[in-house]
Amino acid sequence: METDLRTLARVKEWYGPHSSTAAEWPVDALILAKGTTTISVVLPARDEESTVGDIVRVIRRDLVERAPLVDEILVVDSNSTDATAERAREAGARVVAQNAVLSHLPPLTGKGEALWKGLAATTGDIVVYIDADLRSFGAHYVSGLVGPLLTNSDIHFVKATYERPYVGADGSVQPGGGGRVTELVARPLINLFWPELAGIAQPLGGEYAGRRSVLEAVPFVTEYGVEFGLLVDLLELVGLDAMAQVDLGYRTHTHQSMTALGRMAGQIMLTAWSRLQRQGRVSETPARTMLQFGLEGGADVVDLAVDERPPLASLVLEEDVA
Ligand SMILES: O=c1ccn([C@@H]2O[C@H](COP(=O)(O)OP(=O)(O)O)[C@@H](O)[C@H]2O)c(=O)[nH]1
Ligand SMILES: O=C(O)[C@@H](COP(=O)(O)O)O[C@H]1O[C@H](CO)[C@@H](O)[C@H](O)[C@H]1O
Repeated sequence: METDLRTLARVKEWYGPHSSTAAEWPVDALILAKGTTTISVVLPARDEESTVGDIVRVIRRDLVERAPLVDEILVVDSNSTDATAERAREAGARVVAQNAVLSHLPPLTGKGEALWKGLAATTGDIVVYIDADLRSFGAHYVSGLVGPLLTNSDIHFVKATYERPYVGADGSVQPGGGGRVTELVARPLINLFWPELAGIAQPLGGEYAGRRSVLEAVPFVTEYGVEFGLLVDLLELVGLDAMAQVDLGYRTHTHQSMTALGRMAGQIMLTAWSRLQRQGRVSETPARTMLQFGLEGGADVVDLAVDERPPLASLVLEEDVA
């Protein structure tokens, strides 16, 4: 109990000075603070033809043409089967196919692979990750996230926080109903094993920004383990005081099914477990499959396994040596 109280005091001490809102980071002030710092926005996109174009258009209009804050917009086409790449190009993004980046390496899968390839395919000093399925995107998502990084050299990583309603297929809105895996899996795991991170309200949120030097120094877990893995690994690398969070207001996106989120939850649990093993806190190696039951009866064994890419900097070093 004593430790818990100490940790909670630590989180409370961190929360105030490291939390802000998007409105505190007006674009004109950021342009002045930017100087020669370059900024890349990376959107991982798998079958997001209906939303990716609008997001790219807003970034281009508001943060490239009207105010030169963003230097590069990259959409990572993550094995899409729809017109994601075309919609993104039409809107003005550079598009790379996930498997075409560092193609001499055997391809891995999922969102974490898309983000790591996006880091490798861009050059910005600051990298901003924005999901491509957002329905509530505004330019303040990007300006809010880069604000602390452009104005405070002690900050290396910024996570978004927001209200996350669940929007049903019929358009019904359930306030606070979104972020199901965040609330049911990620935040409990964080509070049990990494309570220093408990002040980060949306640990799985897909909008965040970091200094390239730091993002290239940590591994990227594949699939949907990437956000959880980054938080734990960055806590170890740079510490809580190098992290900040910015309230972007409101986030709506395309929701996945409970079956898909069940797999996501399993991937995040395996990611957490792998970090506990690395930290010598658990020893057993868990199974990596799960039996899932379909709505129409029947059952499938699904593979929850996540892989991970090494820190990009280590790869570049090896290649230099080679
Ligand atoms: O293999 C994948 C899975 C997801 N994504 C992208 O990552 C973001 C978040 O994924 P998703 O919407 O599936 O997760 P959710 O937000 O529902 O948790 C979206 O832009 C997806 O298109 C991706 O690039 N590759
Ligand atoms: O936060 C969550 O619980 C999940 C699911 O959100 P919803 O319950 O569909 O609003 O969404 C996030 O989780 C993924 C895994 O970390 C991220 O990759 C997504 O960007 C994020 O939307």
